[in-house]
Amino acid sequence: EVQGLADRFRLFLAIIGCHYSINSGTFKVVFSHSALQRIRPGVHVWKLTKPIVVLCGYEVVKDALVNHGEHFSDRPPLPTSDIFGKGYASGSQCWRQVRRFMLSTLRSYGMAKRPWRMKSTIFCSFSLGGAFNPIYLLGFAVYSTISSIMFGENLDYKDPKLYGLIRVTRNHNQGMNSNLYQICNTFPILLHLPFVKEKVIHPAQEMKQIVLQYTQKHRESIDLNTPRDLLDSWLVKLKEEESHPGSPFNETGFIVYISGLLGAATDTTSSSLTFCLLMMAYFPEVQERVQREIDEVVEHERFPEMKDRTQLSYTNAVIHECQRTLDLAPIAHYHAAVEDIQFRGFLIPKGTTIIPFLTSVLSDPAHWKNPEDFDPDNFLDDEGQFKPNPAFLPFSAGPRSCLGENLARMELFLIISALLQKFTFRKPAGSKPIDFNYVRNNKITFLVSSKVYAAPRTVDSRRE
Ligand code: HEM
Repeated sequence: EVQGLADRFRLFLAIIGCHYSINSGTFKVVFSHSALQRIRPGVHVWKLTKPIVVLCGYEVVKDALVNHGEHFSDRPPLPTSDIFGKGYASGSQCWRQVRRFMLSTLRSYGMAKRPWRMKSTIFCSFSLGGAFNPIYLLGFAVYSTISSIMFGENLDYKDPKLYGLIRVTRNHNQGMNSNLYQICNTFPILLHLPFVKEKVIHPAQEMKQIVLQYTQKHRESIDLNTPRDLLDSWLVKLKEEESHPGSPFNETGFIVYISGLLGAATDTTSSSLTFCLLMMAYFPEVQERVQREIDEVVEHERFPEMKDRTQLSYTNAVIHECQRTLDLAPIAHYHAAVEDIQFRGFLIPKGTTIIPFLTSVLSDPAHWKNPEDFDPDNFLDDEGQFKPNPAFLPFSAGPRSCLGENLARMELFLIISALLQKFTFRKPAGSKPIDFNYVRNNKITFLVSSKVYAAPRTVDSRRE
């Protein structure tokens, strides 16, 4: 009910011209989920106080973000973030340089380059017995991975430092989605009120403190010729660029980018992992087939690795279908037109906010057989081999698509396949069958409040 009230409030804000308050909840108040899926593919112009363009259906979203990607690659200004300097998500034109740099450093230090091990403590925690919500344990795995890539730290799941990182990042992410932020983005004058400004900037300040602490430590031990992690690479870049005025690689920019990356990389992935495990508990026959496949392909003494993915077609299809059903970022991030552009019969003025409605792509009936159902066959050909589907765009598409897509896909594959190799997940006795309509409309509640049992798989149970 509280969520419903918040969604209605956001709709009210949207009607009075507060387009920052539009989120999937706002769409939900106006249309039911099934009505949402029937929204005609095309370009929809919402004339609130300022027109907003909503792109619907695979063909249109792809046309805008890929074929006309450069024209729609800007971001609208975001006053609450811009307090800290033009960041990665705001309309600053430096994004291209920073993005290229981030992608190459992620490649250098990402999971593909660091041997990644499922830490034994997470397995012990899964084995404790009793029904539990896996989002916290999976959060440890994700935060520990990103902290190793960014800060070179291999934090154990019991390390208080990891808890600190999780608390601060979650507060930061929750703040960004709060109603207060939306109101301030619409009426930035409110940011001149000291108590409002303090409330808005507090979570980002905490994040900044953590990044500054890591930076201080790195500066004390860095060898500029052999950077050890993503933060070291930034410090090397800052040194190289210090004589270039106007470079985006400066002291203020770097804190914003590092904090933004931390925020973007964590709860997105842990929510997706949690959803996969919950689906396995609700669809035991799918889980069984995944486990059979893993047992056939991967020797039981080792965990599945990326090289196994081509042989684990069904497992791969199931993970894709979980992501499609979860539809984690229904309206991606807002884009903005870089210049006046003629697009599909509309003249879209420079600066217009563009919303790529990813839900309409992930459930576009022209591309999915039964968009409303959970069906891994959506990603399998007649021989049972994995078959990519072009309308699978949970990470969006084009020059501003998700920067961490490869890392997130690796995490999903490695963690889910390792967990299913070692455990069977079951829903608590007496749970009702899953109601997708409820799940779609109450994703957060479903993710944080559903429970599962994890039964360890023995070698014998694997042979059965
Ligand atoms: C399952 C996990 C994830 C999902 C579903 C997801 C989804 C998305 C989506 C839909 C966007 C908006 C793209 C657009 O505006 O068109 C985005 C942007 C972004 N994501 Fe992710 N993401 C995930 C994980 C990650 C990870 C692991 C990282 C970092 C390592 C990351 C970093 C970013 C960044 C930096 C942006 C902004 C890109 C830009 O403005 O150019 N994301 N993500």
